[in-house]
Amino acid sequence: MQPAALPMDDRIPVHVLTGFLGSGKTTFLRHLLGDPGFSDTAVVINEFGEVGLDHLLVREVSEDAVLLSSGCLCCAVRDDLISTLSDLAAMMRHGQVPPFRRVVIETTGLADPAPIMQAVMSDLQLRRSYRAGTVVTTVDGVSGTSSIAGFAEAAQQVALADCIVVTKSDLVEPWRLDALGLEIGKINPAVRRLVSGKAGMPETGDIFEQAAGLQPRHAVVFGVRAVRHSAGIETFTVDVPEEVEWPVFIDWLELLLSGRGLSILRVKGLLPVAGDARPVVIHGVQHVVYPPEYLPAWPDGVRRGWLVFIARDLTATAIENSLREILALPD
Ligand SMILES: Nc1nc2c(ncn2[C@@H]2O[C@H](COP(=O)(O)OP(=O)(O)OP(=O)(O)O)[C@@H](O)[C@H]2O)c(=O)[nH]1
Repeated sequence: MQPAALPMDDRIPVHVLTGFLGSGKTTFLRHLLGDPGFSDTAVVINEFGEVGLDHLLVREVSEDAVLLSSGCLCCAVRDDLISTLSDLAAMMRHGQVPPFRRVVIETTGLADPAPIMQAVMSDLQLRRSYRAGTVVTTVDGVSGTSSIAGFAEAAQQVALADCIVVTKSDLVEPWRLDALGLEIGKINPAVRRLVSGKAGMPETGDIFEQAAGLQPRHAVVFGVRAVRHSAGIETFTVDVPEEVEWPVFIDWLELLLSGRGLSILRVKGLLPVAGDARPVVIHGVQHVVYPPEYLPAWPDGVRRGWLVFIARDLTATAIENSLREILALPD
C-alpha cells in the first residue's frame, strides 16, 4: 500500500544567508533581489558594527528596508528577531506589508547560524507561520582558506551550510579556488557548491528553493550598537564629519590594510569626498581594499561620513588617532 502523501507545508520558509566578514553576503543578496523571482522576499539584515551600511545597499534594490537598533542575532538579540518575524507575519495577514513568500536573514559576518535557526524554530508562535529554510554561506575566494583556518565562526558557517557560494572568483586563480574547495569539502563534504564573481553570478532560481511570483518585496534591517564578540574581536566607528581628499584617504587605508590586515578584519563606511556630492562606499576586507562604490544620495540628506572597523587584538585608539591625524579631523 502506498503511504498517504504528507500534507503540503505552506508555512513561509526562513532562510539564512551567512558568511565570514566581507565575504560577499550583501553583494550576493543584492544579486538575488535583482532577480524578479525573488521580489516577494522579506529581508532581515543583522549588522555587526555601530552603524549599518548593508541596508543602504540593499535598499538600492529593495526599497522598503527599515533599520532597527539591535545587537548580534546569534548571541544577543534573538528576541528582537522573533518579534520582528512575528510582526511581519501579522502585518502581512492584515495587508500592511506586501505578501512575501520567503524570509532571508542576512547575518553578521561573525554569526553562528545554528542558534538563529533554533531561535526561530523553537518559538511555538512563529512555527505557525514559518518553517526552517536553507542555510546559504558565502565563502570569500580571496581570504576564505585563511578565515576558515583562523576563525571558528567561519568554519562553523561552512559546516552548517546547505549551499556554499564561493565568491570573488574574478580575483583569484582557478587553482586557489580548487584548494579552497578541498578545505570546504573537509568540513562539509556533501554541500552543494556554487562559484560567483563580479563577472558572473550563479543562476539563483533554486538557490533557496524554486523562486516564483512577482510581488513587491519587503525588507527589515537590524542594526547593532557596539558589542564585544568572540575571540577578542571588537567593533568601533570613526565619524568623518568633514570631506576628505580621496588620494590621501586611499593611501592611508591601503597602507593600513597592507600592514595590519590580519588584525583589521573588516572596514566599511560612507565617506564625503572632495569634488563628489555622492556618498562614497568604502569596503576593505583583511588585506584587500575594494574599488569604491557610490550611493545616489546621503542617508536622511545629511552629508556626514563614518567608518566602521571590525578588528582583533588592535586598539581602536591607535586607528582613530592615525585617521584623525591624516584627515585632520577634530578630536
Ligand atoms: N571583485 C569582486 N568583489 C566582490 C565580490 N563579491 C563581493 N565583492 C566586494 O567585496 C566587498 C565586501 O562585499 P560585501 O557584499 O559587502 O560583503 P559582506 O559579506 O556583506 O560584508 P559584511 O556584512 O561586512 O560581513 C565589497 O567591496 C564588494 O563589492 C566578487 O565576487 N568579486
